Amino acid sequence: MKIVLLGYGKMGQLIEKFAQKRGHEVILVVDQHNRETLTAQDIQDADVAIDFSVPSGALENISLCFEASVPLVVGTTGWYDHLDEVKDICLETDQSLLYGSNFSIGVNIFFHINKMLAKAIQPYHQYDVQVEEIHHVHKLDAPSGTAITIAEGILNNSDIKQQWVNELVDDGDGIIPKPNELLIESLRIEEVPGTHTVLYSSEVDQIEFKHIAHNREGFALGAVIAAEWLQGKKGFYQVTEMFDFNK
Ligand SMILES: NC(=O)C1=CN([C@@H]2O[C@H](COP(=O)(O)OP(=O)(O)OC[C@H]3O[C@@H](n4cnc5c(N)ncnc54)[C@H](OP(=O)(O)O)[C@@H]3O)[C@@H](O)[C@H]2O)C=CC1
Ligand SMILES: O=C(O)C1=N[C@H](C(=O)O)C[C@H](O)C1
Repeated sequence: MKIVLLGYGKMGQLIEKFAQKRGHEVILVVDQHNRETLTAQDIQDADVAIDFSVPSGALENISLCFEASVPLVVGTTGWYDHLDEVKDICLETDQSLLYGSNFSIGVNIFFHINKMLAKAIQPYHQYDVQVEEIHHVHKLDAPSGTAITIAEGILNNSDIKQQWVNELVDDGDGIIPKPNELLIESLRIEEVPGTHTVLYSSEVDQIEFKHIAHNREGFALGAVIAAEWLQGKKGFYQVTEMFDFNK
């Protein structure tokens, strides 16, 4: 595949390494310095674009790829308030987009088990639940996209929780969630690549379900595999659609 990398920071550079290892060619890398002058024509020869940029840039990058009719994998988080409108445009204009809050296999297994766990605990109202995410201090968005996906998995399988609320712990906003609110606590600590925990607690015990990323390699390899998976497909996909854990 000929690949355009939209975003060439921690993730973009690692994705380039995995793409080359798998025999692909990175034909253009884009960061803040060349983004302003980038046109649809500059990217139209690509088989796929992979966006790991910044929350504030994701929508314009998506529009550019749609304009150039280049299939797009979006790993950037922090733009999910616009998911529905992007999906509509993608389908109306016959484009290809796959997005995911987390491309690692481990986290996608975690997403699957998280839903099963929520379903199993649903009848036992003595358990309260909260989500905790820890990331590096450079992260621009909170809560993490992964924590939002985890929260949605719980909300869709809970009689009690109806929406998530977020507390950035260092801000000390001291949110006390209402019974129908699912708290996502966000911590920012040095260079942590990404840790997510779901905690169920009752008066008599606690269940903790945790994923710890040791580095970013799982995310980067997953993004390249997602780009390969998207080849020849039209439509709007989530990374979870690449996996079938029920087989
Ligand atoms: N889905 C997943 O599995 C994962 C998702 N992510 C997400 O990916 C994103 C990037 O993470 P990370 O690589 O760590 O971040 P970095 O800050 O290391 O890199 C961001 C890159 O984007 C560039 N950039 C800034 N604005 C634009 C723009 N408008 N268009 C294109 N590029 C731009 C920056 O350029 P410059 O250096 O010039 O400022 C930089 O090269 C985040 O949203 C993060 O949450 C991260 C890991 C896994
Ligand atoms: O910004 C990051 O670093 C990460 N972002 C993604 C997210 O918001 O969930 C995925 C991973 O946790 C690392």
